[in-house]
Amino acid sequence: MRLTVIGTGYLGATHAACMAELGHEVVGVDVDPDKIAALRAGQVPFHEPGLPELIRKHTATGRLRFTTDHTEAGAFGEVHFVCVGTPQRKDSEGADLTYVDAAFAAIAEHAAEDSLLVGKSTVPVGTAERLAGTLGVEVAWNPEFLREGFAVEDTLRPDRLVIGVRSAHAETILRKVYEPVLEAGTPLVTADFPTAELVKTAANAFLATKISFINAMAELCEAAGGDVGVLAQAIGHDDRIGKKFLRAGVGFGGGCLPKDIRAFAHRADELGVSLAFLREVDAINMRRRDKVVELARELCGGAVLGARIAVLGAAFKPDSDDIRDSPALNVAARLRLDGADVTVYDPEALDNARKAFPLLGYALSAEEALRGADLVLHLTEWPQFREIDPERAASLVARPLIVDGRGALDGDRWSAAGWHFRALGRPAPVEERPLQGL
Ligand SMILES: NC(=O)c1ccc[n+]([C@@H]2O[C@H](COP(=O)([O-])OP(=O)(O)OC[C@H]3O[C@@H](n4cnc5c(N)ncnc54)[C@H](O)[C@@H]3O)[C@@H](O)[C@H]2O)c1
Ligand SMILES: O=c1ccn([C@@H]2O[C@H](COP(=O)(O)OP(=O)(O)O[C@H]3O[C@H](CO)[C@@H](O)[C@H](O)[C@H]3O)[C@@H](O)[C@H]2O)c(=O)[nH]1
Repeated sequence: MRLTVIGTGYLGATHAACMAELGHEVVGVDVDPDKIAALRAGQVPFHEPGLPELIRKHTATGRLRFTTDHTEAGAFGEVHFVCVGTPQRKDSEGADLTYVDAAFAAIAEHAAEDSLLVGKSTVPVGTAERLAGTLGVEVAWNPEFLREGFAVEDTLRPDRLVIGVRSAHAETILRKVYEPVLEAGTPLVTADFPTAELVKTAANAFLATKISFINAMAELCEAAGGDVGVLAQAIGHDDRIGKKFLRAGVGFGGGCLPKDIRAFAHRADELGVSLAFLREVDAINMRRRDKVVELARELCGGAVLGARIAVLGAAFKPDSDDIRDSPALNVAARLRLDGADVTVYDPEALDNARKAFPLLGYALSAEEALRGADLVLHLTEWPQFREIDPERAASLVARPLIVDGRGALDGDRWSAAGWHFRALGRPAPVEERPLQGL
């Protein structure tokens, strides 16, 4: 089939490449000429394992092309997937639908009468119905559940496909688009517009709630002297609870969970329904960042002014160079504002971090970041940080103080190497090492 993908960011570039992999002819469209030039040259402007290979493969076969021209795309596609951003509005918690409205309008203007416009962006419930009533072309909604870092895998082999459709015709078209995925056994949920839109925001709200639940337990463990890692493991043995998404730490960030729960609570208010608990989920999440800042102050003897702090991690999660609402950079920037001399290292996200936070210091390796540090904060759990040898690390720093903000390091190993090791939601060491000179 001939498909277009409007918006070639994280979601759209992945969707376009994966649709070509399924055998379709695909045109990716973006308003950003630099992004399109990079994609045409087979370069992906963000880190996503497996995606550059797929884009090069299908730009070479000619099955995948990129353009900035909506007119060309409108004329080409039988099905148009809209994948533009829905960031948080500047003036409220709600989603900014400017890009979605503009993209739908631009493609509808040039699309064939019998084409299908499919929204994939995450939107407030009611958006599909509103667009369907104004565009004069058939609309469907097909929310996306991919995780950054696993985007290709999640698109080609998703847990489920969800489609919001108004006609058997639209369902038939989408079944044809996803035929190889469906033949591989992926469940398809067919729903009306509001349900399809709500499935997406409900899924992200649930995931965020799970993380904040375990982080609230971490707060209790800190107050009562428990260990949230053991607690999470123990409750996770119950299949009804499950082990996943119970990693306590500095909390969730990224371009999705934080803005999506805010937009969801905001939309619920508009509909006269309270999702106030999501505001608490948000508040718990933000308190974890505060906690790391407080711990840093405490470990630096009351104030971080002049302290040299090494921050391991800048991306909002490992295997990503995405720094949108990154807990690591939020903490780093706050400590810098408090007068600390902060040096950040991340294996993939340094370029993005530098652009967004030019006043922070950056190192090209973990070793360089650690050299001379008074305090180390581990805030994004890249696998290579687990490989750091605590003894070697101790020989580099000025003082062996570390906070594990992701519960991912082996505390016993670090303590045995002479470090004062603190982790969120875990008891402080029984025998506190004297913090000389602080
Ligand atoms: N990133 C994810 O992992 C993910 C997963 C599932 C759903 N989503 C949702 O998908 C949507 C897109 O997210 P993203 O992370 O890919 O955002 P992004 O900012 O990386 O990409 C959006 C792209 O749309 C382009 N754009 C804006 N207006 C346009 C227009 N009129 N025509 C063509 N292109 C236009 C922008 O230039 C940008 O390249 C959001 O609603 C998000 O919530 C994202
Ligand atoms: O137990 C956990 C799991 C995750 N996180 C954090 O939560 C955030 C989000 O992680 P993850 O969900 O893996 O990343 P995203 O790529 O943002 O994916 C989420 O957001 C996407 C966009 O809507 C959805 O498509 C995905 O299904 C949903 O998982 C990151 O900061 C993680 O560090 C934790 O703190 N503890």
